[in-house]
Amino acid sequence: MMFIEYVNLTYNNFINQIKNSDKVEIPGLILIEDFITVKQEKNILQHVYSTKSWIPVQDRIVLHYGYSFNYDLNEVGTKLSNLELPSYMNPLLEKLNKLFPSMPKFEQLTIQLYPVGTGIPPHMDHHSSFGPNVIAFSLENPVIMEFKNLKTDKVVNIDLPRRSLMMLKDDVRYAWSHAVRARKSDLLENGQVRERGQRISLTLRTVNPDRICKCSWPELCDRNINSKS
Ligand SMILES: O=C(O)CCC(=O)C(=O)O
Ligand SMILES: [Fe+2]
Repeated sequence: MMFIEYVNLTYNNFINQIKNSDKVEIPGLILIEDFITVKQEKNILQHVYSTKSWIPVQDRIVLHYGYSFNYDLNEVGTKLSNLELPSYMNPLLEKLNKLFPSMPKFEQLTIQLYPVGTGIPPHMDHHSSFGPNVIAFSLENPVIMEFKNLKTDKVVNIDLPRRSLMMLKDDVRYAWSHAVRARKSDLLENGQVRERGQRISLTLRTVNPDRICKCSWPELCDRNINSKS
């Protein structure tokens, strides 16, 4: 495995199964396969697909809960009147709380629907707006995410399986960009070409109350530079 912490989650024994790989390539990246059960995925997708309030962003469509998102500035937007995250998220939030009990409550959920052939340009999630842990779940179809170390320009592709959790913290949160390239297929590590399918992602973030980032990468941080992508 290419990433620092690879977690294979089973229901009986979550925490003990966290393994540290020797091949440290993307510090701070955690991937947990099968975090979401088949049944939970089905329920979430049913709710997501019955929602009518989608907003178009580039070639994808998005939904926001808790806070809106300012795509012009790449920052957190305004507090939404209903601050509660949708109740279909509860099983995932409860599981997260068991695995990472000291992690603060997530306040913002972005749901994105990526039609085949679409993606998201390289970016870092805004340092000053959002907290140190960003989580993204992949539903319906897998995708290759491209990570780039902004100091060395090293690029690493990671396959995000369907029903997995990805967490970005530390280096990968603050000093690497991530992107989903807009294309119709992905080249896998084993040389196989995998056709893309429509993908739903659920991104969870905390919001920095004072909108101030105190990360250890001042030269890459939007507190010093404009991060608009
Ligand atoms: O689609 C994803 O999994 C990630 C989306 C993302 O990077 C973002 O919303 O900032
Ligand atoms: Fe992101």
